[in-house]
Amino acid sequence: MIETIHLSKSYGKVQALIDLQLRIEQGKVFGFIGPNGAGKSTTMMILSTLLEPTEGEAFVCGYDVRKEPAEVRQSLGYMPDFFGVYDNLTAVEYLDFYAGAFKIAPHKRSSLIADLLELVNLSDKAEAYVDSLSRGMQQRLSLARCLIHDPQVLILDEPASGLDPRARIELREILKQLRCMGKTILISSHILPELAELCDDIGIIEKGRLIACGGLDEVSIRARGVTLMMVKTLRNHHRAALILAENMFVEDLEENMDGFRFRFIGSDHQKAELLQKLIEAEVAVSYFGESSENLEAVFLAITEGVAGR
Ligand SMILES: Nc1ncnc2c1ncn2[C@@H]1O[C@H](COP(=O)(O)OP(=O)(O)OP(=O)(O)O)[C@@H](O)[C@H]1O
Repeated sequence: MIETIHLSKSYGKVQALIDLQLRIEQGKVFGFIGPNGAGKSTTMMILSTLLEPTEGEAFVCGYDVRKEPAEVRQSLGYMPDFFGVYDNLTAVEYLDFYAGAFKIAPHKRSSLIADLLELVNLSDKAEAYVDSLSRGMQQRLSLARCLIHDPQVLILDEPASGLDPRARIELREILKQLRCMGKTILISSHILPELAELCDDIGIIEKGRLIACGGLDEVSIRARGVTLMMVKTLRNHHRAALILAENMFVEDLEENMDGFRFRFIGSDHQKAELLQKLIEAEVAVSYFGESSENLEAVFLAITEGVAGR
């Protein structure tokens, strides 16, 4: 669905993207993670036909971004990391403008726009002026705009940046719905944990190079020893502390009020055995799983490696 082959981009002497090989299958959500200036926006703009690559090829839905830009644009919705302000348009007028740009017949537009506003939870803001909307609402409107021509692929450049936690959760719920609708989604973020539950695969990019790519588990294994775990206990906390301290796969054990945080270096099988031991010792385990900081830890472990090279 999305493929790049030896894709590179230089801005003068700055090599923004170096030999990027990426393949995202239909219906997958791919998280593109990297610090500022890593090359995420450059990749997304090339895929959206807004920027010419210096070398290499890129395809969206089988269409070549260089040779078939019109087909590529028809196949994808691109959400940039900024929202252009339109002072004098209401949400409906804004979407109608883009519907016109995609040559959607006027008689089909009002029901389409109503459906899209419902999808992004903005039905009650249909007649509100775009510049009066909060940032979270503008982001959701921008997402509706991307969907106006019902593209198969969505390219979302840091859609959650600048959003408060509630707005982020709302956005994530909408993205989950889009995933259920079978859209292929490339989404970038530097707010790392937020991508964990949403993505099938992640790619970590730094200084223009893709330095790790695959399922979250696979990438975690590559960054060995960085599975951060959390265990919460309601009863027999002290017994749990002893079992964890004795386990050879537990490292950097930290204890807090209601539980523990540690690095686990064993396999899933060994993880299951640890849980079993806790339960057999009658520890009341209320949570046993990866810490939400896990993706962050993976990212740091991998990028540290690159910085050291
Ligand atoms: N128009 C431009 N002219 C010159 N250099 C540029 C231009 N656009 C981007 N760059 C440089 O290319 C590199 C990659 O930038 P890019 O915007 O793709 O990164 P990014 O991962 O999207 O970063 P951010 O998270 O800050 O948006 C950076 O070094 C950046 O300074």
